[in-house]
Amino acid sequence: MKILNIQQIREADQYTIENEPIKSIDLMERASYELFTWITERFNNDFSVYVLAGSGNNGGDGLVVARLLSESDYKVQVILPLGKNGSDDFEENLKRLKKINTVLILEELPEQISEKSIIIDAIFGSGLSRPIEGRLADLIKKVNNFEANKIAIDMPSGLFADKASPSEIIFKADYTLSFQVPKLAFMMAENQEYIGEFEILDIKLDKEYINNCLSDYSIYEVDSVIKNRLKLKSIAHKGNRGRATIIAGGYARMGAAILAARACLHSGIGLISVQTCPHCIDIVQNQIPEALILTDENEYVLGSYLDYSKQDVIVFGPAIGFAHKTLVLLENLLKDYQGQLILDADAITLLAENRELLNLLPEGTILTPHHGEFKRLVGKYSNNFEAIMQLKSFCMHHKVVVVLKGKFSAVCNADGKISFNPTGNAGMAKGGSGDLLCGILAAIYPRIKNSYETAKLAVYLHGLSGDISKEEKGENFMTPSIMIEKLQSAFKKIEN
Ligand SMILES: NC(=O)C1=CN([C@@H]2O[C@H](COP(=O)(O)OP(=O)(O)OC[C@H]3O[C@@H](n4cnc5c(N)ncnc54)[C@H](OP(=O)(O)O)[C@@H]3O)[C@@H](O)[C@H]2O)[C@@H](O)CC1
Ligand SMILES: [K+]
Repeated sequence: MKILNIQQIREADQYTIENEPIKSIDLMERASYELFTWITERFNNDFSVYVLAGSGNNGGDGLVVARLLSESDYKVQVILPLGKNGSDDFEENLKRLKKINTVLILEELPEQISEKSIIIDAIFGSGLSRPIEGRLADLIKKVNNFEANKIAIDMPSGLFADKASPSEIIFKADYTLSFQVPKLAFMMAENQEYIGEFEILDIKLDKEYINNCLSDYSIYEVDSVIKNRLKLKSIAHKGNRGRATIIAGGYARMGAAILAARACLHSGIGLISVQTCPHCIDIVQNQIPEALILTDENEYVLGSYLDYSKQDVIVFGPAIGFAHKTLVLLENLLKDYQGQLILDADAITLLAENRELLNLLPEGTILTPHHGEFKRLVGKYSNNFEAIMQLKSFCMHHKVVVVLKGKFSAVCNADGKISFNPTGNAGMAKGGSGDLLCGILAAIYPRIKNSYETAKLAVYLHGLSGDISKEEKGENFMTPSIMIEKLQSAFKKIEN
């Protein structure tokens, strides 16, 4: 699903008005009817409704919702903190609201409201142009302390759609009901406490116009082309399911390698190999009898460059450490290995500390840093909008694919396009979870054969296995090993 900026959304709005054609006030009615439907499907009319309406078109939406809810016998009260003069459609809807007589227009929000209330934030939407101050700021702070159900129309007031929000005076919504397309701000970790859950309501802006809008940002959806590439011909040979090697861990640190190898195996790889120091061979063989062992010459750390000529893909990095021999192995892989490389964890720190290696990165290499590791590569940033800019320039400069892990993990291609991942949950933030992602990436690359498409799909499946685990075990009790077991269901879910 495409993410558009405010300028583009306004243009799509205008295009629809002129070409459908539809009057802007009727488009506001249509948008608000979607809001009304969403609300009435979830909250019955035992709930009292408070609508905070600004004086622009976001306020206009709020007034329409107030009227529609009142006509469905909800007790509705409206507060107009910016007064009664505003945009044409706002003023027209205020007239319509006054005619129905059942909605109370209050001067102030009461000091106390029952928990069985809904507060609808229609103060500012996409027209916010500066931080909220003064009496309005006091109102937002007061509302944020109420224990009611809070719904923001289009955007939580105070939040900017396309850039970092400089102030913390922002409506804290439980639900944000946004129109037609998601906004970039919804993808940023620091904004989640204000957005709550977001839903995109189809208000029937011109589909073709939106399809033709150019955007570097989107939310991932699995398409039929990828589903087909994932399918294997029925007479599959283990070779055409792909060969992957895991180079991870070391003496007393083989857990990461085992988790990655298992995830790879459970994601359909044909042949999995694990590079191990001689002391660890038994552990790997006991834990994954399916794995071939590639024996490293070194006793405690990995460092031997072995014969990888038949390997389609190599994962390098989880818990591998920072020994000089390991660094040399990484350098040799960057120089000589001809297949697909996936670099994670310590590999990324090694790159950050030996920056000349960055110039050796083969085109299309997949890197999977979390924010701490990514900052080592690109320097500090203070919010996720800045992170996204750094991500784009890093990928474009080095011609690589980076998965920046977090809530809505961002997968960036070498051309600067960014796809945000919608699956996953906080229960996945546990040691070992990232190792699984490496394994899934390695398993599906031989079938997808494109770094960016592989990364998007693998991150999606990783999150999906997390969501299935959460559903069955709960956020606290799900583990990476449980997620591995659920990979099969995750694959099934996308195949259907
Ligand atoms: N696009 C679509 O498809 C559709 C859009 N629709 C709806 O329209 C909404 C956008 O409406 P909008 O453009 O009128 O802007 P909105 O957010 O109501 O407020 C603008 C007003 O606020 C003012 N203002 C700004 N910041 C301020 C501050 N800090 N403190 C004080 N004042 C401040 C600003 O003043 P100015 O910056 O001009 O000085 C201006 O007067 C959109 O979110 C959606 O809900 C739907 O109805 C149908 C389809
Ligand atoms: K709003």
